[in-house]
Amino acid sequence: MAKLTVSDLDLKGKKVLMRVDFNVPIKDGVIGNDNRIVAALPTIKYVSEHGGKAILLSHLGRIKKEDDKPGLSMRPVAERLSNLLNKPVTFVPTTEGSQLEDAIDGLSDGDVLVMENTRYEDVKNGEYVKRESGNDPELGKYWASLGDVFVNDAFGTAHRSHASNVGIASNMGQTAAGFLMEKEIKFIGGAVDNPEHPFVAILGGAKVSDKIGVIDNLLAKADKILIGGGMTYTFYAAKGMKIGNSLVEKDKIDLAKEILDKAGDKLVLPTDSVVAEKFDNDAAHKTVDGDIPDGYMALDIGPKSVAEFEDVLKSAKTVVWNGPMGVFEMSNYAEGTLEIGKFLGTLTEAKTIVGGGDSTAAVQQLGVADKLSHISTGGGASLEYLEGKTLPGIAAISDK
Ligand SMILES: Nc1ncnc2c1ncn2[C@@H]1O[C@H](COP(=O)(O)OP(=O)(O)OP(=O)(O)O)[C@@H](O)[C@H]1O
Ligand SMILES: O=C(O)[C@H](O)COP(=O)(O)O
Ligand SMILES: [Mg+2]
Repeated sequence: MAKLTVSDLDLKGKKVLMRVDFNVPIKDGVIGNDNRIVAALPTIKYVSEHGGKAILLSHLGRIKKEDDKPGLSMRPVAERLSNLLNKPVTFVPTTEGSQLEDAIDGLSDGDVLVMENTRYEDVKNGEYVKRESGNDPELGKYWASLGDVFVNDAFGTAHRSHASNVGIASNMGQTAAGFLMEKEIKFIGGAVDNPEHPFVAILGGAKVSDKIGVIDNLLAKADKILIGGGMTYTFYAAKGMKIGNSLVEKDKIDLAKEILDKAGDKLVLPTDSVVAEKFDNDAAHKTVDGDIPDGYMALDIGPKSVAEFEDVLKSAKTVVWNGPMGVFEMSNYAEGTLEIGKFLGTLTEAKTIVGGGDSTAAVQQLGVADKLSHISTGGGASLEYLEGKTLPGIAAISDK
């Protein structure tokens, strides 16, 4: 059934709560890639041009202790948004209370406000209370009380059932999708509901425990699953190989074993890796086959693996990629990601979809983004969509 969208709403003079996914790569207050902000502009502009007062909520990174907060403030994001919109954006450095409420009361029609990172609510007085990430009912109710209507444009967060998406929606009469949400559902749905085969999924990155479970479900849908990046070494450990100091999720090793047994040759692991003595671009590094030597950590897939992956990809008709093949932020470990990205760009007969905050940053930074069919703002979200799961953020949007 069709979903209610922002264009179905009467916005004039309304306080429009908008959940966006501004979870962009950020380091020392500097935004690495603003694709997710740019992608939300059409809905923000639409709300503003139609006389709505846009009140934007987003998370940024993950906050588990007080110390995580300063580096994950929304302030630089609000500044970037202001530059992109070419108009002032009010930033409120808090997520609740009179400062926020007064700022909202002071908005004029067409104004845009960004509040502080919704995950600041996950840590209160030094305690990890997960009010946002645990969908605390009081928090969703409170945020809902700040607006008249709710627009959810955060496709990237649609796989989370958090206070700022599902919580607000359950306290609002109606929730509408934004244009980005609508576009993503159309594109990803079109490619993966009935994918053209061979269908190859590429899975890398660092969120091993989050995403390893996805593989199990993907086995039923994809013809091949290529594993790279930090995802690799939990599988190496499951095979009894040496992993040195590489990224590993110890409590997922058993699951990795089960997946390996079930997958047979559907799952393809890298056969060589670029290994370094430290997590540092300038550390001594080399390429090794198989086992990761003691004292080294694997930070990229090696050239043999790239060639083997390309051999699988060359006949693919649908490719979905989430998670970089290595620590592409450091030039010495960017090659695997670059080569795979470049190769996908040559597959003109295939639908090639890249999803994820860092994956998108990688293909854009490496200059291959415009050769791909679709760059999705969803990482985990696009994967779960791909698995055929109902995404709670989408389910909470009203039908037309
Ligand atoms: N071998 C590795 N060891 C450690 N980190 C790695 C390795 N390979 C890739 N990474 C890191 O993985 C990170 C990206 O993973 P992540 O799972 O967040 O992907 P994503 O595309 O951002 O998806 P999402 O949107 O779900 O976050 C990058 O910062 C990259 O440096
Ligand atoms: O980057 C993402 O996948 C989304 O913004 C969700 O972030 P999370 O994995 O920290 O919940
Ligand atoms: Mg990421």
